[in-house]
Amino acid sequence: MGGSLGKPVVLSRHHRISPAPRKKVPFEKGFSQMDWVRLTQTHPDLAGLGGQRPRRGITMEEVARHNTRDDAWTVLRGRVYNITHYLGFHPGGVPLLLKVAGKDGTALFNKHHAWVNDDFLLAKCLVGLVAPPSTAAAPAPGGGGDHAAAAAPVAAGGSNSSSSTDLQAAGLEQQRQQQRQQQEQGEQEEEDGEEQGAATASL
Ligand code: HEM
Repeated sequence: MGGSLGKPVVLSRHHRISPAPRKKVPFEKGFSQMDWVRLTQTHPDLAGLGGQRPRRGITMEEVARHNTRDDAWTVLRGRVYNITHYLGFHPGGVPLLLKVAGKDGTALFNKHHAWVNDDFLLAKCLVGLVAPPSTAAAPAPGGGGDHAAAAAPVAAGGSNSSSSTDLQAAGLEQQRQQQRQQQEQGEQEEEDGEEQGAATASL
């Protein structure tokens, strides 16, 4: 492709097509996407679960409390991720990623790069599933502290070595497929003109 090096493609003396400007931030040494993938394989607890399993029923109130550089959660298609450790690795820069800290980041994520495979990149950062809006406001049985009250464990009776598997068994796959289909339909309309090919296939 003529425009892959960022130079204008000269069609004739009077017509030039410039590639869309990239907003990628140059990574600091040790913060490439490969470095991140390596970290996901070696860091004991990127999600900050401290040995707990990913949970279901995490409220947006709880997500909203994790909105700082040192403690950042976000929600992508119903999944709650602890992105604290990923911040420095984000090719779009820390400030942009911090915009979705403590919030549902799905719309902004899709707006900038719906092609990015967050399931893969953030698999080890999964905190759990966000509560559906209807149940999010429901009072937790038994009272207790506000932190864990509304969040039920994701899996009941599973083996304690397979938290992610438990999540999938809990119907997550179905939910993801539906969301993917919707997302793909949306992308077709939204992404026209964007460079979809240069995806994370290289990651
Ligand atoms: C946890 C969520 C996110 C993940 C895992 C993520 C991951 C990535 C990855 C892998 C790239 C490189 C894409 C490529 O080379 O094609 C990227 C680039 C980028 N991201 Fe994100 N991102 C996230 C959220 C966001 C948000 C919320 C924003 C905006 C508010 C954003 C803005 C950008 C921008 C502007 C780029 C540079 C795109 C370009 O090359 O022009 N990202 N991100």
